[in-house]
Amino acid sequence: MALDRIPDPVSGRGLVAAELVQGLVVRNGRAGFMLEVPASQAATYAPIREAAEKALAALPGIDVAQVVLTAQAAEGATRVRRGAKVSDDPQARMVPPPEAEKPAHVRHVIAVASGKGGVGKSTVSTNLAVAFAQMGLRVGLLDADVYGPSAPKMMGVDGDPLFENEKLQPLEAHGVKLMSIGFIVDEGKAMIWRGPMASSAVRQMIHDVAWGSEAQPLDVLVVDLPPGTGDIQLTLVQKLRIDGVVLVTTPQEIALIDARRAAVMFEKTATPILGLIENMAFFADPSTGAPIPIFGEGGGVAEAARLQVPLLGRVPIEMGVRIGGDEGVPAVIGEPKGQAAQVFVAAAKTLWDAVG
Ligand SMILES: Nc1ncnc2c1ncn2[C@@H]1O[C@H](COP(=O)(O)OP(=O)(O)OP(=O)(O)O)[C@@H](O)[C@H]1O
Repeated sequence: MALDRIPDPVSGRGLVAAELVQGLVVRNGRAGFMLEVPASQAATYAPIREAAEKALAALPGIDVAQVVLTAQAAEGATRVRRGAKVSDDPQARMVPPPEAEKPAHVRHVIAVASGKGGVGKSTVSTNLAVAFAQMGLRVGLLDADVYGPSAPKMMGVDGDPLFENEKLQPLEAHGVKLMSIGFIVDEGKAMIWRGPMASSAVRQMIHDVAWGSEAQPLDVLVVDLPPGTGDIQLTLVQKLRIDGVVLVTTPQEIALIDARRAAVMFEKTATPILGLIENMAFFADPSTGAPIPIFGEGGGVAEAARLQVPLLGRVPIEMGVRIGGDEGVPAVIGEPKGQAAQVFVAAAKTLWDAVG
């Protein structure tokens, strides 16, 4: 087959014979697969990925070809490996800060972080939360982005949470329990909050909310962290016992530098990094479907390899994702057949395998 005519630079065998081709799909004029390579060799394989994509695209009947380079973390890496449970991970066994606690009746906490604002952290958080709910899990979403709470809008809910039995009752949307500072103060006012005030508001949203009950604990709480690596983020990772964090970046250099800074913060607080999501990875040409790398190419893949964490997915720029965010219907519900939605669903499954 065409792919076997491309030699693996390491073994010298064809790509298929070298077992580098994973999940090959050929459907409706589209063809694609994942080229799974060792993390340390991701850069070596970048030209191979391109050659494989061209070879697929040249096949009769194929209009669109896409090959995604995914890096396996090296043996002995300290982060969570594909298929490994957090509890198997040496980094996870490092002692978290002594004051770190889980909210009552919450089994797992997954935080979503970015170094830079506007890379799609809230879009990823909301879609992951809804994808978890679609898997039948009991899910909460804590919008801890006190400087720009966007989850209420993206989930299509507004209102005042009730205070009952000394706890705030989260609002609910698309099968997800939701709490956001946006329910409590105007978006504009939240923006001017400063360190201690913001930190105490976040602590309250973690511990004074009825996320679950003895009989019905939450399976997973997704926490949308504020962008960056300031005081509030540090307070959160110190006070909240987080099973692991998902880093969101675009392929752009500036976002990657900031993502790296965030990764260092998580390393210092012994918070395992579950993987990286490259958002706005490309835009599919409307007439040909060919990926147009608007924010650059390969950055997220290379960064996941550098950090030795799984690449959880490459989310394309899709109009439906933006509209879904504006209209309060996340893409996994509004555009479930879209490529972006499918990436979110697959990432949610990988994450649940890692922590669940
Ligand atoms: N894959 C995508 N395709 C199209 N639009 C997207 C995509 N990801 C995010 N967007 C849009 O980009 C904008 C910024 O996204 P979002 O609010 O999720 O970023 P953020 O990182 O949470 O920002 P901030 O940190 O400033 O809160 C939103 O309008 C959102 O709908």
